[in-house]
Amino acid sequence: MTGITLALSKGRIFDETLPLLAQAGVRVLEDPDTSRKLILATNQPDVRVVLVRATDVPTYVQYGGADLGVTGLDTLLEHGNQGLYQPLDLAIARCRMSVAVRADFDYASAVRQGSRLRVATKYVGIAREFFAAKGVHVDLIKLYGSMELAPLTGLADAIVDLVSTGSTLKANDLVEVERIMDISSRLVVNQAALKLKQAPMRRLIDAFAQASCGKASA
Ligand SMILES: Nc1ncnc2c1ncn2[C@@H]1O[C@H](COP(=O)(O)OP(=O)(O)OP(=O)(O)O)[C@@H](O)[C@H]1O
Ligand SMILES: O=P(O)(O)OC[C@H]1O[C@H](OP(=O)(O)OP(=O)(O)O)[C@H](O)[C@@H]1O
Repeated sequence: MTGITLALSKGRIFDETLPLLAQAGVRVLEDPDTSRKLILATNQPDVRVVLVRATDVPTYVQYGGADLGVTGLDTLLEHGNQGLYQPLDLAIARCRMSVAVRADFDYASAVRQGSRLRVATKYVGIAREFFAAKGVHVDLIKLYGSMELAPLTGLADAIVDLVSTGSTLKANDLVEVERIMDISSRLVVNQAALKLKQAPMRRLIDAFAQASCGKASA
């Protein structure tokens, strides 16, 4: 494959990357919401977009299924950095990783008393590291979605999940009790592709840098 393959996930990452691509002069020629195609051509004959699950973006880039990709810092930290070069914070899909509990659960006193907490999350790596650094003992329960349901059904005392507007927590009578870290999406690059296709890769990375600069402080 001589051209450049960019891995994106459908939804907010695709939607928020499009304007950055447009500023780089790259226009995706198909709409993933109406087409079932997984490989999308662009107006640049040597650039194509592949659509993968958000959690699969780092894997595609690591093993060379794509030369570069856009992925949330949450997903990247859970995946690990192996084989990936992370040159840019694109400052899109911004949110935070937080701990939340039922409004009637006294998290502060549970932590103070050294209670063992049951924590449900999709982000077990981030959660493990966070609670270990705090010296809080936790039993982690891995979930793949709808984390907010766990404290409401008695599955867990707390969740570690992404929060943006806070409306999902509010709608489910949960409260944010700790902010673990700020999250945004990153451009990740396959190291071998960067060496083998240096000029076109550099051009695209520089264009992303230009397009996203200013957003980071916005
Ligand atoms: N509410 C939100 N506001 C802003 N950014 C968010 C929000 N939720 C998630 N993100 C960011 O967008 C990325 C992609 O989220 P998206 O919901 O599209 O995929 P996902 O459902 O987490 O992934 P998968 O389908 O693989 O389970 C996340 O990894 C995170 O960095
Ligand atoms: O604080 P809020 O603005 O409510 O966003 C937080 C929600 O967004 C994410 O979910 P997901 O991507 O599945 O749902 P979404 O498409 O509704 O954001 C996350 O897992 C929360 O459930």
